[in-house]
Amino acid sequence: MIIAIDGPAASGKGTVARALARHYALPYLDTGLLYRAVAVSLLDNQGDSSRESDALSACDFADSLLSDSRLRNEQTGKLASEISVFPKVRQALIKRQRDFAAQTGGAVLDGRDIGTVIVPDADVKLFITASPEIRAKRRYDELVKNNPDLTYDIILEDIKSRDLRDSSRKEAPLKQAEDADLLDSSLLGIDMAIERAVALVEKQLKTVQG
Ligand SMILES: Nc1ncnc2c1ncn2[C@@H]1O[C@H](COP(=O)(O)OP(=O)(O)OP(=O)(O)O)[C@@H](O)[C@H]1O
Ligand SMILES: Nc1ccn([C@@H]2O[C@H](COP(=O)(O)O)[C@@H](O)[C@H]2O)c(=O)n1
Repeated sequence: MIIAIDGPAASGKGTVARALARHYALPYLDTGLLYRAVAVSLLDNQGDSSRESDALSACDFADSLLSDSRLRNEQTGKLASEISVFPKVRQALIKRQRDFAAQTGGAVLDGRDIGTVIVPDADVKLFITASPEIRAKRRYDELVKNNPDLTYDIILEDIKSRDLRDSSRKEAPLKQAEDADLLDSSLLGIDMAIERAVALVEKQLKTVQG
């Protein structure tokens, strides 16, 4: 079974995707990490983020970069969003994501274009969202422990500009697939959001199995 989960930054899609992966004993891939790794690799190469050719060279990163702590910070998220507009960068990362999805038994993947581009024939598709203000609060609470200079307003601004860039780009924009169920977690705690997600997966599986 392949479960495709999409949604905007800090919507809680990773939290739900990890829980579904545990629930159904499936491997999980956070595809945002791949774009974040390209961003950090670009910085390490002293590349120019406005040049597609520099960003493409940065796609050739070592797997060990995926566990680099720099991937988690907000500047990296912003740079990842900037380089993810380049068609050649998206193309360079497709095979890795599709190979992961195609493994025996299936997988859970989350990102921006999983249900629309990477695995459009996924068995289950969810689009997870929450208001920008709620997402900013959650991300602020998560990051402020390691970065006391961070402010809620900076995070909210970043989230809004990332939403706009991710959903308005030409190549594989962030959008809900027509056959995805919407899960708005704005007013849900983590446990309730996971419970709703499991219910939606079960509903979609019943529809597929007739
Ligand atoms: N329903 C929820 N209620 C409260 N907090 C939540 C909820 N879902 C997730 N969170 C928290 O919000 C933060 C962002 O969640 P998460 O990392 O799952 O989002 P994401 O969509 O995968 O983010 P990104 O793709 O931008 O990395 C985390 O600190 C997580 O613990
Ligand atoms: N399938 C995807 C996943 C991510 N992106 C871009 O990467 C940025 C960082 O992603 P996070 O999920 O870690 O926040 C994101 O803002 C997207 O621009 C993507 O394009 N496609």
